[in-house]
Amino acid sequence: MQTTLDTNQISLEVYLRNLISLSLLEGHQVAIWRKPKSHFLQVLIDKTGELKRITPNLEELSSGFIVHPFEDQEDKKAFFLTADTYFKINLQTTFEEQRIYLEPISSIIPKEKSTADINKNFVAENKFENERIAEPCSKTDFIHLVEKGIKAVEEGQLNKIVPARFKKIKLNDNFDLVSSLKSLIQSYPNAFINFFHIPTVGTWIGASPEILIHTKGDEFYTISLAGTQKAQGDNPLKSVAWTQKEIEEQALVSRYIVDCFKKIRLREYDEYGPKTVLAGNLLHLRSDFKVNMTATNFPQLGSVMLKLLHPTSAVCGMPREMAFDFLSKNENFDRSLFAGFIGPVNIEEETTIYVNLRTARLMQGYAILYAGAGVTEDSIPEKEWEETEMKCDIIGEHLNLENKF
Ligand SMILES: C=C(O[C@H]1C=CC=C(C(=O)O)[C@@H]1O)C(=O)O
Repeated sequence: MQTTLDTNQISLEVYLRNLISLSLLEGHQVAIWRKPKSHFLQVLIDKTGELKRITPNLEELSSGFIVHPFEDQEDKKAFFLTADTYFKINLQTTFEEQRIYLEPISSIIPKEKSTADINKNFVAENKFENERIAEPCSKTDFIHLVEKGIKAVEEGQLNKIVPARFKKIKLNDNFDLVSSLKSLIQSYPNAFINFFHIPTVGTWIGASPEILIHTKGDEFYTISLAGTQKAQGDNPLKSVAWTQKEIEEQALVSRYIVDCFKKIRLREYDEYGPKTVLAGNLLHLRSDFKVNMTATNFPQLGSVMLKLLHPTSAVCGMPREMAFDFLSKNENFDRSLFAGFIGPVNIEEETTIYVNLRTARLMQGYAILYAGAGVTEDSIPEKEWEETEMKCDIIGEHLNLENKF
């Protein structure tokens, strides 16, 4: 996507760099995102200094940004950034043309403070309370985990399982967050490009391909996304062929959604697809589901489905509880916010929550990349490893990477 960020409008980059650095220095919570196919960068700053945890009753929440880990918390709550400051940057007009609409940098930091630290590397070393930090799993260990998953499916304990892994990547001394964001925005026009920072919780950057819940007016929308292969040739969307394994893997995610509708006796929904979609340089199969919340008399469908859907069988497995137990016992790390959900709530009368995929957690001097792969009876372990490598690269390639640890 051609934006003013790639022309010589350097002032927009400088503005963003200063805004983010100072917000983080000041201990504010920040969320910045660009929705798929949009040319607006949306910026939200929570200056309350308060770590807020809320029950995700979406319809009752003020405008903000929700962040929920993969694992349900005991109290079923999510983190929530309140939109004290919210504005949009048009990536197709110059900085000068819109500067009067943007948050003045001076409002971020109290006057008496110096801005000398502005270029300091601001990524905080932060982790969840009680978080288990493990060493990255080796290729052999991951393959072993996939084999275990295949066995559990063959034995009939599970229909599908999505094992994941993480890897640590060193960041260059000159790692620059705004350059990474710019590169993601330009490279992935169909993704939800996001950055968020919650002191003591984490700093993450990502390019998610997967909507979990979208509500606007009386429309509810969700998708089932699964099956992965590398986009190849001049017209990858047309020339692609899917194997039975991938078709089945995605059908299971669709079935999972339909089962959730059934649980609440919702019968009137439209289902479209599956069709092939491009996410970065990867292809997936996607089906779309739409519900009219007024016609079906389900005004709170967004919250109800959020509770039922997460974690979907695109990131956990089927049946959900058994798949979750399998992962808790066999995946040797804490997924933290990976495969959780994130997104703007009640902003401009819309809520769009994404699965936190194709994402990296930024730490002091290094980043942690995460990826999982859908495993069924027909999975080939080596291929699942390669798939996680490709998924990690989607984000890793945009972080000015140096050598792996
Ligand atoms: C679990 C991930 O992707 C999910 C979404 C699309 C395709 C997937 C797959 O083909 O396995 C996964 O279910 C990930 O990106 O880490």
